[in-house]
Amino acid sequence: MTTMTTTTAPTATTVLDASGVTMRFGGLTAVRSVDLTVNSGEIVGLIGPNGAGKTTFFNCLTGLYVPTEGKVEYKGTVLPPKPHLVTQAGIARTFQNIRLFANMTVLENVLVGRHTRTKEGLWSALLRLPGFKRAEEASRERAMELLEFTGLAAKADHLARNLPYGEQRKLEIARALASEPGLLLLDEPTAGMNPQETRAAEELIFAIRDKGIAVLVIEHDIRFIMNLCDRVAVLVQGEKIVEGPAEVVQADERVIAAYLGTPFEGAPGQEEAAEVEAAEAHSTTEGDDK
Ligand SMILES: Nc1ncnc2c1ncn2[C@@H]1O[C@H](COP(=O)(O)OP(=O)(O)OP(=O)(O)O)[C@@H](O)[C@H]1O
Repeated sequence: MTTMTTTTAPTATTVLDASGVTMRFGGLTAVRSVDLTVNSGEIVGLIGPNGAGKTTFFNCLTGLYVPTEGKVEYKGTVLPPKPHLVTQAGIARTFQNIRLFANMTVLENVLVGRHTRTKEGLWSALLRLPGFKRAEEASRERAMELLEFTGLAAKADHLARNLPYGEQRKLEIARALASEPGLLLLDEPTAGMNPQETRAAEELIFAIRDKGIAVLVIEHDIRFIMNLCDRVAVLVQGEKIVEGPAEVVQADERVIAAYLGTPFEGAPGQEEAAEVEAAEAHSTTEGDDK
């Protein structure tokens, strides 16, 4: 007897398609014509030195900012520039600085994250109609599943503020997952973590990807990002200078230069820097003449 195994090649669909995204604050261009796609089944990293425009770009994706130019599509539909509508569409995020409800329990924090997925209205909630009770029960069940998944179930009744730092970050992720996203945006998920917590975060992100949720992650920890991501994009002074598999990006001299602070050919702002240097040299020479 022969055993037939059919393997279906994964068909990568584009989950996020950001094109030509520019964000200006007055005279400052924080993000300059950035294109980025994230496909289903992918973990994509976004790196860059401080002030490169990473969080601003995230804010453009999630409706916190309306980009000055450009377009953001989620699964082929242009996103409305309102955070709650973006969440409803299927994009969830965590923030650089933890934003939990400190005096609510771990479970309650996750339940808050479910509000975009519960259909029961205000009256139903106030009058505690049967539909509301059923929805509430289903929400609690789902929230507990997510706490199991993130390893926090045993602490469901603890106040969020009493969790150790690494677990607070996990809880943020559990809360983001509660909106049942197709794409999860993580803004520096390992900031402030010790090496064990960082390793646990890495495993959790792989597990999230394995559940079919695409991930876009901003991180300063280069080793973490290179280990984690299928693809990495590098922002420098608001521009995407390189994008590719981790090993390619890691070896790119423009990326090395951006991190080590050495100017490189074609770097944004290089021309201006050269002009300043020339002007300085000129004024020094003039000074020498006197
Ligand atoms: N709301 C705002 N108004 C004016 N300027 C802003 C605003 N938000 C960000 N910027 C500026 O835009 C640039 C990019 O900032 P952003 O926070 O996006 O960088 P980043 O890459 O996330 O930095 P970091 O890694 O330090 O978090 C910076 O020069 C910052 O000062």
